[in-house]
Amino acid sequence: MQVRGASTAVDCSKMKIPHVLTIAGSDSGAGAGIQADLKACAARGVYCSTVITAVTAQNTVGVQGVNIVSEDFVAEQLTSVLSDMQVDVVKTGMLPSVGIVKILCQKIREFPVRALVVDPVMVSTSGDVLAGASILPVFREELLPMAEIITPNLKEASALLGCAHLETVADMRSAAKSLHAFGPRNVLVKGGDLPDSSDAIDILFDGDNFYELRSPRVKTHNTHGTGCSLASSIAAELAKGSSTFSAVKVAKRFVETALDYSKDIIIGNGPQGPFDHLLRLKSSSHDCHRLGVFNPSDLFLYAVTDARMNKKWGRSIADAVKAAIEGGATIVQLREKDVETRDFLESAKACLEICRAYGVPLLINDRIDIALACGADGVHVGQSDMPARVARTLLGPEKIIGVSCKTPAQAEQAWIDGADYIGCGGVYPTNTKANNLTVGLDGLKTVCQASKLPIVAIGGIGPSNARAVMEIGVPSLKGVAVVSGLFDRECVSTETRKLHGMLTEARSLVNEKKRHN
Ligand SMILES: Cc1ncc(COP(=O)(O)OP(=O)(O)O)c(N)n1
Ligand SMILES: Cc1nc(C(=O)O)sc1CCOP(=O)(O)O
Ligand SMILES: [Mg+2]
Repeated sequence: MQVRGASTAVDCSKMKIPHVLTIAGSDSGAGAGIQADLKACAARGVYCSTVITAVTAQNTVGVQGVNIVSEDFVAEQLTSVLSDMQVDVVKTGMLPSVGIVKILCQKIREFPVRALVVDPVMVSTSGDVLAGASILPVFREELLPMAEIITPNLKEASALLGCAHLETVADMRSAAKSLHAFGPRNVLVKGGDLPDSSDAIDILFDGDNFYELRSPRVKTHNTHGTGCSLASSIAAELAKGSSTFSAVKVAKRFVETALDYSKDIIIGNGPQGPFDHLLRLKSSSHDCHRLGVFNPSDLFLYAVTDARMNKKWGRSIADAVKAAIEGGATIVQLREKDVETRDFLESAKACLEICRAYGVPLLINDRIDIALACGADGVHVGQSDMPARVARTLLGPEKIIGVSCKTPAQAEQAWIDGADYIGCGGVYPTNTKANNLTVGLDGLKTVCQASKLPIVAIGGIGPSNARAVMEIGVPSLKGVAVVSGLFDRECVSTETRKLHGMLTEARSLVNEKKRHN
């Protein structure tokens, strides 16, 4: 990845907004190309500038004509934007000639950016050729080595490698590894066209690890422009500062959600319609108040409420939540098992206001409907609740989803299903949850070592044992979740403060140990 040098003419009191430059072809039907890139970037909240390489006459039936922009004029557009507009990430789409690819590489060397996302567009969804085989050598030799990530579909991957069709997940893995040898830091081989698969499976390879990203295939013809939109969304997340891995996860979720939202819309008479990127403008107005991307360090001191305990101590849920946050809780879950739906919704709204005021995320236990209705930041579900992948479809790409897991296999499934974190327990016996299986510190350690997701430990945890939990010292363990240790007490804020202090001490000790090892 190239790093831009210090900028001289920017006024620091003004706000810099993340900026993606897309260099691609125009699609008159606006389903793909420059138009898809603009809409995806708008939906993902970043600025998007455009360098047009070709103008296509195109609709949902196919591509009727292509007019390639001269190399000199592509160069002029690139200079105009790159020399002036603080571009963070460049994303490529249709690059129809060797000369245009060479000019792009030269301009990126002249005006370095933080990352280059290469979507090696060659054939449109309708089967029309957008860039011929003549560009393959310059792709391999010049463009790919500059890329932070490349996002070929199955056909593009086999064209770049000059190999036969890819037909299985094993083929995709091997293609990702071979493509990585051309020099990009990451390769995402998209398996949307994989035969006989009810899931959309993509393979991400970062040079060390393979990640199999799976999601249920959305049944729709409105898929024109999904590749452009995915690559632009990855570019947008990178521009906002995400790691490549989370950029890919968020972008994939975003496209799936938009596809699902648009599955029944009708635009055009052809076999492949466009989808609607700006679904969020039409969905819940609560979305505009959301806190932002999930931060695993929010799991540090996770307060989980309990209606019975609040009743016993004569507190409202909102009072309990406020006291926990004032004591240092870093995330709150409303686990209100015996409360009427209408009352639960009212309390959740009140708690959300408190959480927003303190910048603390609010999750709802089990009840996706309550989370949606009040605009909470996410949900926590267990193995017998709504499956996480269904919750993800209902809640969209940005809400936080936690899943209870007692085994590495469950943790793996949670990751595949698009969860953000895992609650692992019972670490110790508990009276709060009936018939709960205790996994102990060893069980917790086993899950933490296997998990690709951050973990919060739960079950019988309080001041007497929180340190022992944190001292298992596995990096995926981010904190502890506590019910009775905070809420079955006279003063919630005092108990929370005490536990926060102990956790902070334990974390320092673990970090100290790491520094010495
Ligand atoms: C952080 C956290 N971890 C685990 C659980 C337990 O969820 P679940 O297994 O669904 O059980 P219930 O809480 O619904 O009884 C949790 N709530 N929070
Ligand atoms: C809600 C819950 N889930 C658990 C699990 O093992 O998944 S243990 C648990 C109860 C935790 O309450 P306390 O902090 O009072 O022990
Ligand atoms: Mg549950």
